[in-house]
Amino acid sequence: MTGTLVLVRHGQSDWNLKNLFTGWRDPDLTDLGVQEANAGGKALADYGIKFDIAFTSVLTRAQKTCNIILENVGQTGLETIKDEALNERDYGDLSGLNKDDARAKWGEEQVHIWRRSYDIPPPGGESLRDTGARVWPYYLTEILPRVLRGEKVLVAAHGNSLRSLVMVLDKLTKEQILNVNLATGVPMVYKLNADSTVASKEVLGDMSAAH
Ligand SMILES: O=C(O)[C@H](O)COP(=O)(O)O
Repeated sequence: MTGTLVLVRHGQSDWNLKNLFTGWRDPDLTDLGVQEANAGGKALADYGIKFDIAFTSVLTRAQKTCNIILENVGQTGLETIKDEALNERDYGDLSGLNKDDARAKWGEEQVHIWRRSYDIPPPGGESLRDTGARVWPYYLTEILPRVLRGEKVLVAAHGNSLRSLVMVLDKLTKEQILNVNLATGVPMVYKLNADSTVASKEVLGDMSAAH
């Protein structure tokens, strides 16, 4: 057994609440989002983890979630690396549009494909495969070596940047990833084997609350 990798999606953002496609836009957390980040942090404190380092994106909602979690585990100010490789999938021309308005315009099925499929990008944006093509190399070069050295690593990022990682870690097919949605503020605790495969995965919260 090596170190520990904790993945957590940011708490609810203003644009999650308003039901807007967000992508690389930069809304803040809502009050509920702050509560969710605190709940995730408390779950990690109860789990008893102390991190060696944290990673997050360059977007406010992920950075605030990261900070709130670190406060809860008593590690305010822990070294935290911010990189746009961990940003949300770029939603392209959909960014800022209401998700129900988009369904009314393009149909339920098309919007679901843009949101959840593996290789069909929204207009002007990134597919999950495109997102993975920047997240996965960053994971391999910056994050995984630390876990393999025995470190405990927090990654506070986004629904789709983390789905692209979960797809590979959990060995999910293109069909299986369609049905995966990550709940806000719920930590996933992975222990890895020395060959970087997953030894165990524990979800500290209710993933079925994902919307
Ligand atoms: O970018 C967004 O709009 C959300 O963070 C994730 O959106 P999704 O639920 O459509 O993947």
